[in-house]
Amino acid sequence: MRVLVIGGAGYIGSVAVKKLIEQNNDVVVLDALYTGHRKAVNPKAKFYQGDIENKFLVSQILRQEKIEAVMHFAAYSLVPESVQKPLKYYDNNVSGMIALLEAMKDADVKYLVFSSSAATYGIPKKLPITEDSPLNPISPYGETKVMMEKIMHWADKADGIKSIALRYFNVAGAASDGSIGEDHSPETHLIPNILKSAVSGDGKFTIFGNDYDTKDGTNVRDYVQIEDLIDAHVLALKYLVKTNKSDVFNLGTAHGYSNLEILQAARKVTNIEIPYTMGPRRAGDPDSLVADSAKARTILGWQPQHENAEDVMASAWKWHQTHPQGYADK
Ligand SMILES: O=c1ccn([C@@H]2O[C@H](COP(=O)(O)OP(=O)(O)O[C@H]3O[C@H](CO)[C@@H](O)[C@H](O)[C@H]3O)[C@@H](O)[C@H]2O)c(=O)[nH]1
Repeated sequence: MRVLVIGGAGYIGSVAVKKLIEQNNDVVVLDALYTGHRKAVNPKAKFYQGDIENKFLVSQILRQEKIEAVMHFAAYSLVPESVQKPLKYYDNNVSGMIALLEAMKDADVKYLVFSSSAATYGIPKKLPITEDSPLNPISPYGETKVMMEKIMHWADKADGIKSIALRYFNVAGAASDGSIGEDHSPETHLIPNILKSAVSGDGKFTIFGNDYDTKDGTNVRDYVQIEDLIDAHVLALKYLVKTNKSDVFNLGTAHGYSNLEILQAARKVTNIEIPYTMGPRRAGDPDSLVADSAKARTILGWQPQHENAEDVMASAWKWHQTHPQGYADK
């Protein structure tokens, strides 16, 4: 297929580009390069620099490149930043989705695979979380993802644009050939922050809160390895084209690990005694997010290969050891 990957130079998008190319798709990337990850642009994909909100540019690319399907990875995704800068999130995420769907309508492109989030559920009433659990986000970020899903729903009804929303739990790890890893700026994610501290030995790692209603008081999350996550995207695209039906799937492993358990896994994998400070809670963090991913496994035939935290950690550690400064090194 001819696929446009928007946000294809980001952490998750660049792994999608790599996998789509490996599976003989023709891939075009559109990325604003706000993160400066020019080195993550795959040389085998045709590249356009630009913003998803530029619907004229998007529409032109869709027509010119005869695109058949779009994967959208171009939303802002940091929970704490969204609490501090909500307007930035509503503007980029919601306006970006509207512009993209308008461009797709204009260019008559019918298929969209979208990165949604477990942050749409807010504080779940029961675990693990199924796709029909109520959507009650507690951060502006989570709320933008709910709004984006709703916009997709109505664009399907009115314009026949079929979409799959993949609600990610916590994505982590690196590409198995060591080419792509996690490097945000500023870095706010748990596993990269632990491993950066392991590499630098700065002793500055902090856990945000130990007074949550969880097994050890720290937040519980479900860590899905990035290549497993992208396998689900490829399966979702095939399913969408085959069934011509919009749908939503959780992507997680169904195993929940507390922040302290993740630190333990890092200590075991790295063999480094990573010191930490126990800090106050961070705004926008639900106690526990653990996926029921039976729907993706049954309907899409998804089989994540990394089922435990140490596997995911080992994949992340390989990249952090070889890229102590992230993408700035190479
Ligand atoms: O230095 C750090 C960084 C994070 N945490 C904690 O680690 C947990 C995980 O945080 P983080 O890695 O920032 O991920 P989340 O905030 O859970 O959000 C991720 O996972 C969500 C789904 O669960 C996605 O929607 C988001 O896009 C993605 O950033 C939370 O309890 C944080 O408070 C720390 O204790 N110390």
